[in-house]
Amino acid sequence: MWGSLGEREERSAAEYRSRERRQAPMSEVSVAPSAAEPLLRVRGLAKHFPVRTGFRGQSLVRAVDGLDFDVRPGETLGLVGESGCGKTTTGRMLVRLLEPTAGTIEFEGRDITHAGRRQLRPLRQDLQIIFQDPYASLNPRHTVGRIIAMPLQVNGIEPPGGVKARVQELLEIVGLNPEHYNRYPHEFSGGQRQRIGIARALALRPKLIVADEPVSALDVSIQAQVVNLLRQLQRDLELAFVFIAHDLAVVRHFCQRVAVMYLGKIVEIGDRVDIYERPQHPYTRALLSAIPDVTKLGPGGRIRLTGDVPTPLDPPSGCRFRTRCWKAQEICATEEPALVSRGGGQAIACHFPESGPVAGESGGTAGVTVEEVSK
Ligand SMILES: Nc1ncnc2c1ncn2[C@@H]1O[C@H](COP(=O)(O)OP(=O)(O)OP(=O)(O)O)[C@@H](O)[C@H]1O
Repeated sequence: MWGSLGEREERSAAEYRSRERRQAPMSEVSVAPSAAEPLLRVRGLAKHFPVRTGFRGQSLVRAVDGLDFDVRPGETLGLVGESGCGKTTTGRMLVRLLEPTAGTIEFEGRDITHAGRRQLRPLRQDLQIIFQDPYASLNPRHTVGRIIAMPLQVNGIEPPGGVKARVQELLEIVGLNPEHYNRYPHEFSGGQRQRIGIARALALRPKLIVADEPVSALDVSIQAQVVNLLRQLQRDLELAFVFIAHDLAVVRHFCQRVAVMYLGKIVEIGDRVDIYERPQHPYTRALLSAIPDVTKLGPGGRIRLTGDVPTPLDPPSGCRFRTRCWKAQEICATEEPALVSRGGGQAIACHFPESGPVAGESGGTAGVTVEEVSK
């Protein structure tokens, strides 16, 4: 299912990359930061939305509540978690479509947290976003040529061979027929429309793309094709990605590092292998056990989390996951665990970390069912 791209796409992407290098004027070629230096550095990032409650009352939705993470050049970081945990809000802050309430965002060492419109202009070239819904994110009245050319025109960029040639080249890179330049979005399938969105994101040769659930609106068979395309582009163009998804199976195929979010916080972040094979946080373990084909969880069972995620208007004290955690005890309500370094990443210093089998364990307080499953 996750096979390689078609020959034409592979060739196109490789040609694009070499052409990009030849064509880029010297002034546009920025010095790549050293491998040790993050492209993106996020510290204490928070977004609290004020909302009306009751009669003249106001409260804060703590959608994102203090995130720390880095993304290195060419790296893919997956941001996963259940619906409502703050993934989209995070992604929109990273590309500055939303103003953060607190914290800092640095891109290549520059603080862009509160960058104004003028400062954002060059940044828009380096930082792009692909939206979840290919149906809603393309203007139905514009041809694909115009849609893909838009970022070039808005930024006043005249590619060496002209805009049309550039757009056709981008269409080819994403595996679409360059002859379809004058067609409208409704003439394309869902997967093809997402390819158009990807071509638009690539138009300015970004260094980092925030992909917000880029395949979740697509049929499963098409999802694989689009993820393979992104993977190929990531390798060939050395792009960094923040890949937002609730589907851990997709993230496993695409991301080198993974951050697991719960109620506006990261509970565990680390290399893919650590997260998928040696999860330490009970929530990570529960999410992983929901993947139907997971085979490398070690001993244990399937964990079915029940009950709703608590409201971000009034998150639980201490560990936010405690109201659904089968291991929770008194200390979890009073002491918030911190993220601590672990191998290539960080895990939350859970008071009762995952270390062995969970099947058959009893105790805990919350709405969780631990089922034995045969391996
Ligand atoms: N403009 C807003 N005003 C008030 N609350 C908001 C606003 N935008 C998002 N929220 C709330 O912030 C929380 C996080 O939302 P967000 O969309 O970031 O989550 P998510 O993890 O991306 O979810 P999904 O996977 O469903 O898109 C949710 O409780 C949501 O209702």
